[in-house]
Formats: sequence, C-alpha cells, structure tokens
Amino acid sequence: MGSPRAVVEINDLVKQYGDLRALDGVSLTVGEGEIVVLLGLSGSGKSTLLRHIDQLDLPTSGSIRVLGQDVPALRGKALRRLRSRVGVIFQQFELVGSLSVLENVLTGALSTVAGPRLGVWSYPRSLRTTALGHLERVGLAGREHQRADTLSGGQQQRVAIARALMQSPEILLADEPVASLDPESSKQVMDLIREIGRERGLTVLCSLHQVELAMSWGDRLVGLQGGRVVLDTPTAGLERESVMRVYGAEAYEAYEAYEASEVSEAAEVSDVSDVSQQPAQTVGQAAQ
Ligand SMILES: Nc1ncnc2c1ncn2[C@@H]1O[C@H](COP(=O)(O)OP(=O)(O)OP(=O)(O)O)[C@@H](O)[C@H]1O
Repeated sequence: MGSPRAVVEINDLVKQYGDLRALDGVSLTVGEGEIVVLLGLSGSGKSTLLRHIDQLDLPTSGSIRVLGQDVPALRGKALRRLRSRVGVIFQQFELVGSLSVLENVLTGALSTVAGPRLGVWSYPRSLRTTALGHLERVGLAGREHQRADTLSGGQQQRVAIARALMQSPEILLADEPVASLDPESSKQVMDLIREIGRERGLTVLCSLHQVELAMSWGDRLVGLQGGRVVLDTPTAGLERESVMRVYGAEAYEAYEAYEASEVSEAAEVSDVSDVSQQPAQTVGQAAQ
C-alpha cells in the first residue's frame, strides 16, 4: 500500500507579528486520515499554525496547500468551499448559549442553505434529521431542545463536535478542545474526537498541552517550540522523556527533578499507582 494522499502540505511557513516570529519555518505534511497532535507550551505557535490551514491568518512567507488548494491565494467562493471542507472545534466551544442545542448544531450547515435562518424549523427537515443523528452520535440524544448554556463544558464541546460534523468535513481542526474541561470530561471528549475521526476517515489536527493525553491519543505527535517544529514522530512506542524536550531545557530539568523525587519517595511508600499522572501537570504548570 502506498502512503496516504497528502491533504495538508506546509512548507517553510513563517508568520511574523510585528517583531514577533510566531512561526519560524514550519514544514509539515499530513496524510489523509492521519490523527496528529500539535504539542507545545503556550505561545509556541500551535493556534497560529492551525489558523493558517483555513486562512484565518495569512503567512508572511512560505506555502500552505490544503486539499490540493493553495490556501493563501483563495478568495470568495473558493475560500468558502475550502472552509466548508474543514471543520473547526475551539477551546471555548463558541456556541450561542441562548439557542437550543439543536439550533447550534444546525448552524454548522448554514453555508449549505441560502439566506439567514431563525429557529430550528427554518432549516430543511433533512438537515434537522442529520443534526439529530449527529447529536445521538456524540451522546446527546434527548438534549436537542435544551439551551446550550445549560449544558456542562464537556456536553457543550460535544455540541460543537456535532456542529462541525454538519459540514461533512474532510479535515477536523481542534484548537485545545479540552483546555477548559476537567480530566474525566477531557478524556471522554478526546476519545470521541478520535473515534469520529477514525469512523469517517477524517484527517485530524489537534493542539494540546497535556503531555500524557497527547502521547496516547493520536497517530503522530508534532512538537512546537518558539514557532519551530522540534519533534515529529509516531506516537507508538514514544517515551515521555522525548516528548518533554518539546518543553525546553528548564521545564525538562524540572521534570527530571520531579521524577527523581518520586523515585526516592516510591522507595519509602510502596503505592505509586498514580505517579504517572503527575509530571505532565507539574511541568506544564511550571513552564507556563
Ligand atoms: N494576532 C496576533 N497578533 C500578535 N501576536 C500574536 C497574534 N496571534 C498570536 N500571536 C503571538 O504569537 C505567538 C504564538 O501564539 P499562538 O496562539 O499560536 O500560541 P499557542 O501555542 O497556540 O498558545 P496557547 O497554547 O496559549 O493557545 C504568541 O507569542 C502570541 O502572543
């Protein structure tokens, strides 16, 4: 079997904001159906990179081809067409809190219906049926008439996933989708994104800053530091030590010190069952 078709091809991408170089020569090729995590500290350039994929931002230099299109050159209808093929999930869900769950999901299909829409009944029945199907898939059957702002964070992110599915996207971009969720909801939402990605053969790019989650979730992990790719590796067999290098020398030393202290404590206390949960959070916090 040959390699999968490249759906995202980024070459030597530079993004300069005034004096700040947010992306400093990023090259990245992602194949169809690949599930990729972007990992890095706050400010390393993850969101900026994702924003270039559907032209929410324009590069200073370098090239970006997505689904065969030269993204920075797209305008008008061609740009809308590309964006309709790229679903996006944000950290803060970006739902309209006062609208029902179903209407929020239906807004994901706005680009396919002519003119403005108000209320779920203004959408064609076929779209309502599709939206209900997506809500069922994300585990929210029966919640369709509830106001979106009465749901928990994890449920709201599920609504956002269902909304993205209304576009029948080929690519899914998720920018820190679980940054504002508790660990249990985070895991559920991340599992759901991966399952849906696999079921539909979507290419998924997801930014995260939780090391443990990033290591176990995707097919491939791309580490960013100061706008550069410093790690690009399959996740299978990946050691945490390699991943920690994404966080730079200072954070890595904090991580090593933490590990060493845990090892000496473990010699005194026999129960070390939750040790694996600690270093990522500690280092992530120390480094931010
Ligand atoms: N529109 C902008 N104008 C000026 N600077 C910006 C802009 N967008 C991003 N930056 C800067 O670019 C750098 C990279 O930001 P970016 O949001 O891509 O990082 P990130 O890795 O996604 O961080 P986080 O995990 O906090 O979301 C940061 O220093 C940020 O302040």
